[in-house]
Amino acid sequence: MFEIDGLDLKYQGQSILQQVSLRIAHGERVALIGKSGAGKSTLLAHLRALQPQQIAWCPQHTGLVPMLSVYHNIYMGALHRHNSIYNLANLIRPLSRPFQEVAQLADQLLLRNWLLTSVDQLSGGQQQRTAIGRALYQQKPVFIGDEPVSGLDDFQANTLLKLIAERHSTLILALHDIEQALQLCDRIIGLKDQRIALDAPSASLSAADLTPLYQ
Ligand SMILES: Nc1ncnc2c1ncn2[C@@H]1O[C@H](COP(=O)(O)OP(=O)(O)OP(=O)(O)O)[C@@H](O)[C@H]1O
Repeated sequence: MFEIDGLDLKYQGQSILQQVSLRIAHGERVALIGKSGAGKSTLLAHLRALQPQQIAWCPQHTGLVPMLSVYHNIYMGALHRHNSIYNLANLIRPLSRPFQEVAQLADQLLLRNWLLTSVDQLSGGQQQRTAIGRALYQQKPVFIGDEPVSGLDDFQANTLLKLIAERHSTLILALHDIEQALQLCDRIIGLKDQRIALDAPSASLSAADLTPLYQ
C-alpha cells in the first residue's frame, strides 16, 4: 500500500527524518513510536498524502467545529460521499438515514447522550471520541491515527482501538503507550535521531526493547 525509498522529510527547511525506506502492505497493523518531536506526525502526514482516497485520518489536534453538535462533527466524515445540497440539508436538519448511522456509532463511542450537544460543551476525552467517530464515519479501508486515544483512560482507549481495528483492514497509528502498541499492532516502527531506528514484528519485541527509543 505504501512504499517509500530513501526519503528525507523536512519541516520549513529543517531536516526531520532522513533516508526513510518503508513498505507497508495491505492488512498490516503498524504502530509508530518514538519520543516527542521524533517525527511521527511528519511521517504520518506524508503517508496520508500518498493515498488520500484510501485513508480515514484522525489527526492529533481534533480539528472539530466547536459550535456544531457531535452529530454534525461525526457526519463531516461523510461529506465526500454526498453532494453539497444533501450536506447542507443535513446541516440544517439531520436527515433520518445518516442520523441513525451516526447515532449507532455514537453508542459505540459512549457519546449517545451528547449526540445533539455542541462539542465545545464536551470534555477533552469526549471531543477526542467525537474525532474518532468522524474518522470512522469516513468508512475508508486504511486508518491513520496520530495519538488517537492519548487523552482516554486505558479501558476506553482499548475499547476504541479495538473498534478502530475491527473497521479497518490496515492500521497505522502513532501511539505513546508501548503496551497498547505491542498488544494491538503486529509491527512496530520506532523513530529516533531522525531515522527509523527499529522496524520489527511485535511478537519479537518486549517493552524493554522499546525503551531505548525514548532515551
Ligand atoms: N507545525 C509545526 N510547527 C513547528 N514545528 C514543527 C511542526 N511540524 C513539525 N515540526 C518540527 O518537526 C519535528 C517533528 O515533529 P512531529 O510533530 O512530526 O513529531 P512527533 O513525533 O509527532 O511529536 P509528538 O509526539 O510531540 O506529537 C519537531 O521537532 C518540529 O521541529
